Order: sequence, then C-alpha cells, then structure tokens
Amino acid sequence: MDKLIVRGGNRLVGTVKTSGAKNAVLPIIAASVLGETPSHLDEIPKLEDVRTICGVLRYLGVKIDDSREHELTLDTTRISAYEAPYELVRTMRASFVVLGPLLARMGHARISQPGGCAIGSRPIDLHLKGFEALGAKISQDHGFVEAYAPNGLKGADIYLDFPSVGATENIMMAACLAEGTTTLENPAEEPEIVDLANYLNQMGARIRGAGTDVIRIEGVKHMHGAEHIAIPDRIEAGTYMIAAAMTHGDVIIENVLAEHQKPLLAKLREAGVLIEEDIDRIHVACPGELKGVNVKTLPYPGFPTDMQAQFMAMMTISQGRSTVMETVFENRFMHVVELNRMGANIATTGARGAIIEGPAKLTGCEVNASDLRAGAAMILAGLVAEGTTTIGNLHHIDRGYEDIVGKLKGLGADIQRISVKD
Ligand SMILES: CC(=O)N[C@H]1[C@@H](OP(=O)(O)OP(=O)(O)OC[C@H]2O[C@@H](n3ccc(=O)[nH]c3=O)[C@H](O)[C@@H]2O)O[C@H](CO)[C@@H](O)[C@@H]1O
Ligand SMILES: C=C(OP(=O)(O)O)C(=O)O
Repeated sequence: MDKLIVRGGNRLVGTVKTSGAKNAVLPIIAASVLGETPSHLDEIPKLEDVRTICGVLRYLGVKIDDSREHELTLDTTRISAYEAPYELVRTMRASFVVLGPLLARMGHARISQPGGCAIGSRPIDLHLKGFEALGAKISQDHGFVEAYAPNGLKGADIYLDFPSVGATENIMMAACLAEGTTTLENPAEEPEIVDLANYLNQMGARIRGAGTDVIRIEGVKHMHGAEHIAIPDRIEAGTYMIAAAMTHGDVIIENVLAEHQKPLLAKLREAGVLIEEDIDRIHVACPGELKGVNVKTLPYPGFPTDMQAQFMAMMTISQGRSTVMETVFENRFMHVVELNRMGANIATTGARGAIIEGPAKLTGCEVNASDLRAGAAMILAGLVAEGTTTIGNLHHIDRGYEDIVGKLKGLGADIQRISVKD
C-alpha cells in the first residue's frame, strides 16, 4: 500500500503543465467503438481510469497500441463481444459510457450495472430512458444492464430531467448511428461534451449544438476512425491554481483554456487571488490574504462539483466565513471530517450545505482520500499544514491526477510517495 507524505509550509513557484482531460478522454475512448476503422488519440493522460477503459475495450476485441506516451491507437475494425463484465466496470463507473456506442454498433450490449460510490448513489435512469426512447429494449438482472436493438435505433426527441454528463454522452453516441434525427433537450453543456461531439463529427457523425441546451444528431449509416487531440483537464488545472493560492505562491499553469475555467476564476478572484489569463496559460499569484466566499456547485457553466473539495480546503484557511452548497451530488462532503481532523472548522448543514469558519491553523496528521477530489483536497491541506500529513487510499487520486507528486515537486512542494507494508 502506498501513502503520500506531505510536509507543509513551502510556497509554490514555477510552471506546471496540465494533462489531457480525464472526463473527455474516457467517453472519447469509448466512442472509438463506433468507427469501423482505427482512431488515433493524442493528449491522453497516464491515469488508472484510462487503463481501465482500455481494459474494457480490449475485452470487446479492440486492439490498442499504447506504446507512445500520451497517445493511443485504437483498432476498432472488429468488435468481437458485446459485454463488459463486473471486474472491469466496478473500479470505474465511467465504463458505463461504453453502452451507447456498443449498442449502436452491435445492436446489443450487456454492461455490468455500475454501483454507487462515495459521493452519491449515482443512478443510470436517464441513460436508460434515453436508450428506450431510441427504441432499445432494456432489461436489468443479475447486476447487468442489457440493451437490445436488433433492427437498429431510431431517432427521437429526448428531454433530460437533469443535464447529466454521462447520460448526454451515452445517448449522443448511441444516436449517431440511429435512423433519423435525435433532439436532446436539456443536455449537459460541459466542455467535455463538446470535445466528444467534435471527435464524433470527425468520425462522420452529424451533431450540432453540443455545448448549448439543445443537441441535434442526424443519424448516419457508418462511422470511421479519426484523429483527435483531447482538451486540457480543467479540474486538474484548477487544483494547481488552488495550490498556488493556498501557499501564497506564484504559478503559471500551462495547457489550460481560461474559457473553461470561468466559474472557478471568478471565485478565486473574489477570494483575493490574482489571476492573469492568456490564450493557453493562466498565471496565479496570491501575495495577500485569502477571503471567505460562498460557492454553489451547478452543472456547467456553474461552479464544478469536481472542484468543491479542493475549494473547501482553501476556504479553511481563508479569512472569515465561507459557505458551500453542493447541488449536483447528494453526498459529496466526505472530506469535511478529514479536513476537520486537520484543524479546520467546518460544520455541515444537512447533506448539501457546509459553513466554513476561517482562518484555521491546519496541522498535519494521518488522513484518507475517500474519493478522487477529496484526496486532492487532502494534498492541498497538507501543503499548508504545520508538520507532516500522511495520506492513504491513493488509488482514488491515481484515477485522476497524472504524476501529481512530480508536478507539485516541480513547483517546490515537499511531497513524496512511499510504500508501506499492510
Ligand atoms: C467520468 C465523468 O465525466 N465524470 C463526471 C460526470 O459524472 P457523471 O456523468 O456520473 O455525472 P452526472 O452529470 O450524470 O450526474 C449528476 C447528477 O445526476 C444524477 N443522475 C445522473 C444520471 C442518471 O441517469 N440519473 C441521475 O439521477 C447523479 O446521481 C448526480 O446527482 O459528471 C459529474 C458532474 O459534473 C462529475 O462530477 C464527474 O467527474
Ligand atoms: C467524480 C469524478 O469522476 P467519476 O465520475 O469518474 O467518479 C471526478 O472526476 O471528480
């Protein structure tokens, strides 16, 4: 078992480069299944989740060349299976986005039902309603979801009750090969949806409106492979911005699109952080005091739930009262207990609200990463805590941060990964 050892107190200074976006490349890799010829993808982050989705595709018969760093060639000429088993899906819920492309390409898909996770129950009802509207027959038994459309899918008008990212992706991919036009109303508008749609269009799909509140997909008969370069990871970039702010540092984040960071940049500025935006880099400095602010998570373009834990870590050391309202997931406060163990003063008001009184003097201790972004929050708190913070359950952090130790060390942090006997 590995642990992270963080010794707090160092000011972060320098330049750090963001990797490709985990939440863009996972559905994009799944989407490659729609192409009858190989695809080549670039800016693929080296992450456990990427290895997992590649494992699912290999199981389906896709030949994957991952010999070049940050690149993948996916030969999807022949798909030989229609099933993704539990062992592959259980470690990563996002594996479920294979269902849409597999159903469209094979007329049949059977995927293990993803479980809940530390941040919420995360049902898949919106995905399934969408597939049914496209004419698929859905059954659920023995822990699997099975979708059938032996005569192909048919375009439909679909209204999503909530702009779910995964449901938008899954339905959009399935609709690419449906007969006729699909209209998806109230879809997710995240930049990762736009990146996926751009790749699908390069593959021969006809999608308009991705990134707005109506997506129209005109079905095509065949799709082919394509070249694609993934967008930068806005959540990884945001995590380094907060690291810079909390340590009163001076950091340039490279490979970041400021356009995708608007809600976070607005809140950082409100908290007193100095931000300079350039085309593909952001300069973050924090010479003065951090001020408490109020944050409410929302679907894009609102403040991202995937930045909530990290932002809360920053609020613990900011002057005055801050509040957080988590509206996207019903149980995304697992980091509160751990931050309080480090000396923070956070009170939850039900499952979705938190009040943070600052500034707290954080002190290092043994903590656990309860999920991916909670793990990032522990690292951030450790960077400013007095003494040593030891973080366990690193598999969560490995899902979504490429070389976080190397990148933070490059900025001057005192952080190392050690192996300990169980
Ligand atoms: C791999 C990936 O891209 N993950 C992101 C994706 O997750 P994911 O796609 O799972 O998130 P969703 O947007 O689907 O979920 C948002 C909310 O909708 C609910 N819901 C969702 C689907 C459904 O069928 N029924 C339903 O009720 C969920 O329980 C949750 O409360 O978007 C989330 C919200 O920005 C991010 O936190 C995740 O990092
Ligand atoms: C919640 C996240 O990912 P996933 O949807 O894969 O659990 C995340 O990236 O913060």
